[in-house]
Amino acid sequence: MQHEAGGEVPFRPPRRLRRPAQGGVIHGAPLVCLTAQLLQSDRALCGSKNALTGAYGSYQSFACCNITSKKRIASRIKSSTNTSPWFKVLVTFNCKLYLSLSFFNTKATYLHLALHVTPSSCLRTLSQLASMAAIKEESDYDSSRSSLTAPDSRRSWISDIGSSSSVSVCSFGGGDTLASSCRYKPHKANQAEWEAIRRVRAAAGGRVGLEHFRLVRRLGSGDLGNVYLCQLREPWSTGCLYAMKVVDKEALAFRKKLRRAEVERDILRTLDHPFLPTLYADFEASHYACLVMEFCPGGDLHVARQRQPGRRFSISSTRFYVAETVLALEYLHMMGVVYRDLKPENVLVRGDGHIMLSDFDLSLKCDVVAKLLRHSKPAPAPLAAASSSHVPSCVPPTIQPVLSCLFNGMNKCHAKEGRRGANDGDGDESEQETETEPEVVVEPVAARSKSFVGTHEYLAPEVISGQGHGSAVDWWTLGVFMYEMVYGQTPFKGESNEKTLVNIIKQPVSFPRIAAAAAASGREWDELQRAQDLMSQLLVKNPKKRLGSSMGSAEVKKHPFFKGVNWALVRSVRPPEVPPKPRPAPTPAPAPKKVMMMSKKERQEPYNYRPDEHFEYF
Ligand SMILES: Nc1ncnc2c1ncn2[C@@H]1O[C@H](COP(=O)(O)OP(=O)(O)OP(=O)(O)O)[C@@H](O)[C@H]1O
Repeated sequence: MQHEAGGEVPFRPPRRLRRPAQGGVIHGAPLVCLTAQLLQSDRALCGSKNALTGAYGSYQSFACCNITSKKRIASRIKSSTNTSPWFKVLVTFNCKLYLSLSFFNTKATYLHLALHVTPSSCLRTLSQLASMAAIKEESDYDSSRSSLTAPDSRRSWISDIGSSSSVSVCSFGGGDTLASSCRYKPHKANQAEWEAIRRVRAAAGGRVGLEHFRLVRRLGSGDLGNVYLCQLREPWSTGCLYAMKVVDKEALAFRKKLRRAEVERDILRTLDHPFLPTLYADFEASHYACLVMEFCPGGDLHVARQRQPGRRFSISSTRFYVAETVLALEYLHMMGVVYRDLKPENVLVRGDGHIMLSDFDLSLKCDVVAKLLRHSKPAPAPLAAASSSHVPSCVPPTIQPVLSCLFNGMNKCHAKEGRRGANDGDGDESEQETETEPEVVVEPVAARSKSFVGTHEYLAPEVISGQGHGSAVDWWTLGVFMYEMVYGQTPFKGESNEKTLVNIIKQPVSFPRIAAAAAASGREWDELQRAQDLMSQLLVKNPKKRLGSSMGSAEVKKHPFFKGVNWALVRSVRPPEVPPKPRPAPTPAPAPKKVMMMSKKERQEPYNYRPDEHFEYF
């Protein structure tokens, strides 16, 4: 019996995605043989019969085989079933191809079909379904689409990762990819952590894997997986601590979030910036994917804020953290990454007290093209005033995509120095400068995504309205972030998530009086005024009018709030707080090498997915 369209049918996932049954993987078999075998079998696996009878309203599982061409599979299935199944390759690993096949019945209800390419089959089921199915086009679907309904308001989430920008997608490949992905990190090249990894890699024939690490304790868990503090097993490397993010690919594939993990890994591989994570290695162990990153012993800024008087950061601390965040966002944008998940929880404090943005699974990777902007009229007053107030960065770029702002800064710097010789005062130079000098901007302003992604209180209006968003969302979230740092609360928080969203769309930004009065002491009062002005310009609802939306970070950096900030030297400034040095965990007595994985019994236990809880396999 089919369930009614629109009626809520409880979704009962397969208790655990199992690997193909004994003899299930048909090595080297051409698909035609495969389909023949499938057709001979009466037994449909994993609930596909149930799907047919309507017991499950929504169902998804995987087809698995060792044939790597999805087109070929599609055409074969088409010839067998006389229809075009709409399918999506979810992931390839262990030399197998995992597909998701989906059909719609006449009432437009999803009937995802479980298809394990094993001697057991569901192809007959597939044929029957196909006869009553309205086939949906592949392009309408994205495997990352999710039906989350009530996410925790402080938790990041995504409802649809579909985007018009080119999001890089590649499957998790097995084995260590250190050599290919993590070699060129000039900013961190001299770190002891790198050296230790290099030595281990050299000793292990170029490969780093889970067996080389000892997990010390769990640092935290998120939507995708757990993060562990770990050390290399070699006794000489005890001082080197790493954070290892471990995700269960099977569980993620089942939850349709594998792509998020892939995007995060791909982005991490490209990063090389003092305020962004260094990826030392990434590898797979069984069905786990592991990312070995820089460990931040200082916790996150959300926790750090709770320790501050009045649970708010002072203006000078806020300026420090916001300035470093601006530099990190600037770099990300130049690399074609829209971060989309800025919030204090994702800003970690490194051992030296400087920040590191973390958690890139909601980020958007897109193409970015340098633009040359020529100004025919002076910049708006506050910005013009600001541009005269500091010396721009003179640091040349160290990696390829970082083209513009820094070069631009260099030009300006030279130009300004030249003028300084003639006239030491700031005067009106900046206005002339904006008029005469072209600005090169590398900001992914053209990126467009319609994903509903982020954390409720941090969502930008254009994300909520679904009109498509680009890099301007990061400047909005910077405004919310700054507001929370200064006032200890976000600007649009309502009694419920829905109310929060309404407030974001409709309510103008206002600043609490009490906090303002508490901070009203001479210089801090002036600085608070400038902070409020910056926040107001970042929290402009129209993304086109928002500060940073057209000229990127260059606009933001010129704001008077940052007066006196030497952007090139921010990384050398003494941070407001430096966390105590973590003590390396004592090295345990040598034990037989054991890769931490689930026992056979654990693996065979039903997979019980509860969306509100973190999964823990370690
Ligand atoms: N490099 C690190 N150093 C120290 N702690 C870390 C590090 N990376 C992550 N953590 C801790 O692990 C927690 C989970 O990490 P992360 O946010 O990256 O996971 P996630 O699964 O992507 O989470 P989310 O649900 O936010 O997407 C963080 O809140 C943080 O406390």
